[in-house]
Amino acid sequence: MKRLINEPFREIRIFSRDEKKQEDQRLFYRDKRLRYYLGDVRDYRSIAGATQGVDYIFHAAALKQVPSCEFHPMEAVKTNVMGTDNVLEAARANRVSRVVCLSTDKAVYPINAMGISKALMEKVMIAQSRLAIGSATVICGTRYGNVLASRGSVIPLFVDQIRRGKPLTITDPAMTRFVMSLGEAVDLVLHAFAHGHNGDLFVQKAPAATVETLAQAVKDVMGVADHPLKVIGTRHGEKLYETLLSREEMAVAEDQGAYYRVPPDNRDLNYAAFVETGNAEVAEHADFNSHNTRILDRAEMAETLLRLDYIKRVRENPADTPEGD
Ligand SMILES: O=c1ccn([C@@H]2O[C@H](COP(=O)(O)OP(=O)(O)O[C@H]3O[C@H](CO)[C@@H](O)[C@H](O)[C@H]3O)[C@@H](O)[C@H]2O)c(=O)[nH]1
Repeated sequence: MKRLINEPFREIRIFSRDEKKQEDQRLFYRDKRLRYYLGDVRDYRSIAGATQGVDYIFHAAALKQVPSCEFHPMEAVKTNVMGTDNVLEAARANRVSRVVCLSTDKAVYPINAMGISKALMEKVMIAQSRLAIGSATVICGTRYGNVLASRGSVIPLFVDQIRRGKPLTITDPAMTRFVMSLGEAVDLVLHAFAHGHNGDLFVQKAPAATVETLAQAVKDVMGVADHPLKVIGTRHGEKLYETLLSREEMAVAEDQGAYYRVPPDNRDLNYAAFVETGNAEVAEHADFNSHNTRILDRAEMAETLLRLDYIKRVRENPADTPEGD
């Protein structure tokens, strides 16, 4: 949000169903360019109204918690899949010029309802982008890894455990996750915004770390190197590692330096082309996952943490345990 405010937009509309969060933001930013729209992506009319006269959409509305989606998969379908279809229908109807949809590494080879619903969201995005070809609208997407110190994530939890004198709970010491800062996540979205064509998907070539390295690095930056760790085992719906691009996507990905761009498969609806023509190149590629990317060691992870605003705040104020960004 802070970064978007720094962009030269004439007006910024914030569309969400969370009245309280909107009020908090309004009081915090006090920026006249911000307009708050109460609505729900599940309701086409509300999103169609809010996107009238809009130039760009950053579509981040989602149910993103693994356990809640696991218990209520149809809620994930309604928000993540049907909600996205509504946003993109409205965008095309209102001739919005660019839309960036936010997805997650959990959508690749998904095993939980959240990831499965996001995978289907990506398919909706590609199908809608195909309809947008030749129109006023460009629809593209990004996939994120874990955003460090985001609200509800493991870093604020570790900080809280240290502050309470409790052991740090580690699921599986060897589990890896891609790591990116909030700033890098925004950069990725702005890169997609500036360079995306219809159906493109962008990912950052993010490094990764094991959960054990992450816990040790949090202890280091908090100055409690001897704090105990406790292994609790893998949680429901969790994978040992995450994948940002599948083997099939790597075979067609364009290397853009810090990013990969995956163009859409724009074969037409000619059935034969899907079943009779293969791609021999696929076999030559590996997927891009959090086990085979660059793995940060403890010192590198600590350096990365020290650059985060969240960690700076925590270190400056030992009495405070902020929620996360
Ligand atoms: O007490 C705990 C809690 C978590 N972990 C581990 O820490 C890592 C990160 O966990 P967490 O911060 O809860 O994130 P994820 O479960 O990986 O999911 C986050 O990252 C996704 C991107 O991969 C987003 O889509 C999700 O919304 C977001 O919750 C995982 O390996 C967990 O196993 C622990 O070791 N101990």
